[in-house]
Amino acid sequence: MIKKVLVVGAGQMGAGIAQVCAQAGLEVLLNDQKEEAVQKGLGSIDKLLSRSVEKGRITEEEKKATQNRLTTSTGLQDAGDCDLVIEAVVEKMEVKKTVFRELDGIVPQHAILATNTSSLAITEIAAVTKRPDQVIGMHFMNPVPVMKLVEIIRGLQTSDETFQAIEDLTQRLGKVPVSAKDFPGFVSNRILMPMINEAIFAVYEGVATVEDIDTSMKLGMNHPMGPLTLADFIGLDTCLYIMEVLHEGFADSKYRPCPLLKQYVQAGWLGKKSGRGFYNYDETTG
Ligand SMILES: CC(=O)CC(=O)SCCNC(=O)CCNC(=O)[C@H](O)C(C)(C)COP(=O)(O)OP(=O)(O)OC[C@H]1O[C@@H](n2cnc3c(N)ncnc32)[C@H](O)[C@@H]1OP(=O)(O)O
Ligand SMILES: NC(=O)C1=CN([C@@H]2O[C@H](COP(=O)(O)OP(=O)(O)OC[C@H]3O[C@@H](n4cnc5c(N)ncnc54)[C@H](OP(=O)(O)O)[C@@H]3O)[C@@H](O)[C@H]2O)C=CC1
Repeated sequence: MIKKVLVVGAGQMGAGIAQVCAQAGLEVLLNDQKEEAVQKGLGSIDKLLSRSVEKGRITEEEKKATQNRLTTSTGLQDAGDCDLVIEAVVEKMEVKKTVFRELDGIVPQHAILATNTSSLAITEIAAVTKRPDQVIGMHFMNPVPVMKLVEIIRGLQTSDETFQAIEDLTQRLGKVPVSAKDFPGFVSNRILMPMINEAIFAVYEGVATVEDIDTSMKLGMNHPMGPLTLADFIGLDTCLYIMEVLHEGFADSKYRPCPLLKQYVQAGWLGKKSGRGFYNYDETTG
């Protein structure tokens, strides 16, 4: 039974994952390299829990109890007594490999190492550890507290026990698991990201304005957010890295990232998290 979890990376996904785990009664360590990043993550959790109190979904006591189950960490050695680690750092293979290699030498023998990667090969990440059977993809959707889906991805060597433990945990978190094979982008991003990339091509080619492209998909297809708003929300860096994984992984030009997406990332326009993407965000609207 998984009781204690360390979440690596206190960005938008890591903070959300830490929140839902703590709300489900798990003891949680939220880890990032800098204390500042962890505090930012805790701040966003506090805001969302307060909103849930205001809305009457939880009581003030439940909020406090959740926060009491959350501790901060800035060193991976804190994973020494954890049953599970969920990694949510940047979508770069080399960074994830470094984190997994280090964690493998720290966590107890029984511990599972899960990655929230959006697109990268679980088998390749698992191969840097001495426990590839206990490595798995546990892909949450953004915003984590709201979205019901968790895509579970087995690497080539993932054991049935590991899969079962993660499927059980997903249900304990109140989420719905689906299973996907270890192909680039799995299911969700293989379908979603080419649509977002195509919307960016439509901007690049001047087919319509950013607003009109979003309105087309919102009102024409009943999507809750237009693709460009969604890209800003996900993070344009993450969108680009996923397209690169699809492009390289399938060696098919239909997945080529739009040059405009590359340029925005080069400019540091990463979407909502950096204050500018296809739209502008300031303190009041952000
Ligand atoms: C890239 C990957 O690897 C995979 C991915 O995650 S791809 C991204 C998947 N996510 C999506 O596609 C999200 C699409 N958008 C939506 O579903 C909706 O726009 C949304 C749920 C984000 C917001 O819903 P909305 O109806 O437009 O706005 P709003 O009424 O303000 O919010 C609905 C609820 O969500 C909550 N919410 C909105 N944004 C939130 C956030 N960033 N974090 C936490 N909660 C949030 C709100 O607090 C609100 O809850 P209550 O009012 O009940 O308290
Ligand atoms: N955004 C989304 O909609 C979704 C993203 N994902 C996946 O989740 C992961 C994280 O994405 P997201 O939360 O959006 O990204 P963010 O950029 O919001 O957060 C990433 C966090 O990880 C930190 N970090 C980077 N390297 C390390 C490290 N070696 N050790 C500890 N922390 C580190 C970063 O710190 P610093 O800023 O200092 O580098 C940052 O705080 C990615 O793999 C992404 O593909 C999955 C589903 C949805």
